[in-house]
Amino acid sequence: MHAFNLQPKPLSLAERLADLAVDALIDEADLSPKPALVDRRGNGAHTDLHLGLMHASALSLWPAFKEMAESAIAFGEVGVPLREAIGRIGREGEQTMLATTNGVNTHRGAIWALGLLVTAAALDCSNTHASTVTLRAARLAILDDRFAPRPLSHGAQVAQRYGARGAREEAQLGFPSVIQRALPQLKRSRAAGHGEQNARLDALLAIMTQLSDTCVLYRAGEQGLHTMQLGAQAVLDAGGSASLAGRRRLHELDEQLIALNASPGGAADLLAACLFIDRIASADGINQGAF
Ligand SMILES: CC(C)(COP(=O)(O)OP(=O)(O)OC[C@H]1O[C@@H](n2cnc3c(N)ncnc32)[C@H](O)[C@@H]1O)[C@@H](O)C(=O)NCCC(=O)NCCS
Ligand SMILES: Nc1ncnc2c1ncn2[C@@H]1O[C@H](COP(=O)(O)OP(=O)(O)OP(=O)(O)O)[C@@H](O)[C@H]1O
Repeated sequence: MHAFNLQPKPLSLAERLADLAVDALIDEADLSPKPALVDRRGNGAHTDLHLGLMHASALSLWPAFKEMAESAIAFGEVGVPLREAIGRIGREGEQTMLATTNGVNTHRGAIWALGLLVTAAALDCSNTHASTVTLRAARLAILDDRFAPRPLSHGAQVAQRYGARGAREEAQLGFPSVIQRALPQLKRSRAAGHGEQNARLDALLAIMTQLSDTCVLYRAGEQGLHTMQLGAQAVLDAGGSASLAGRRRLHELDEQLIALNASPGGAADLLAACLFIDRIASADGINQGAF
């Protein structure tokens, strides 16, 4: 007699990386109170986004992340063929996202950042140190994709107007906001016993202190960007989101940014990237299935 095998089939490496990328997006969306962003409390500065949409969008991207990781394993090295493969998958993922959200941009920047990082991690899962994975992602990001359209995106418009560096340059430089700001702050706040949610908020604020967030520049110009950067620094200087003084500054910043319609969507994407990197770098998890 044959017994049914009720053991779940172990997930492939590509499936586990896709799970981690989606988890990072959901953790970012759920984190509260984030200044002017969609979170558990509400829609921040957005009229067309809400938490349910962010979750549905994150889940819809799972097949794209899995396919990017599978491409990395198939091609086996950084090069134009892999760059063009993930460019195509990323664009298809964007279409799936837009079909899921009825045309609203929920995760465009996140597909780019996490797509590159998932691909970079899958290329060599025996070495998933933060700086190694981000460097590999940067080597992919600087390669030209012949098939990428060059629309006059919001990012391209503010690059022309203010000379700002956007999502593309952040990746090409190896995600300095993640490596130099978010991860060190996440670790410092955890070590200080501030609790995981406050540590993640502090990591987001650390990104916001320096980033030229093209979402903010497009929506609120340089005044919006300065308000974001100085306000985020003020929260950290006051003791961070775990302190009463920092918490007050955080709520002030939330109100100021909403009044300016300045949503730091790029910083939010980079927080998701930070949470993904933190997971794969700390657990030795890709090989062990420890996450
Ligand atoms: C590079 C991308 C993000 C386009 O950037 P661009 O600035 O032109 O576009 P757009 O203004 O529409 O969106 C950029 C998004 O990035 C995020 N962002 C904004 N500022 C920043 C910043 N300084 N750093 C990082 N992310 C940022 C925001 O979420 C924003 O919505 C990307 O969509 C792209 O070119 N895709 C082509 C398809 C492709 O190659 N995909 C590869 C998948 S791995
Ligand atoms: N929690 C979040 N709340 C809001 N935006 C987020 C959040 N997480 C990530 N983002 C990012 O912010 C971007 C959305 O910002 P925005 O609405 O300004 O986009 P846009 O398409 O440039 O502008 P518009 O909505 O005016 O057309 C997305 O690319 C998304 O990746």
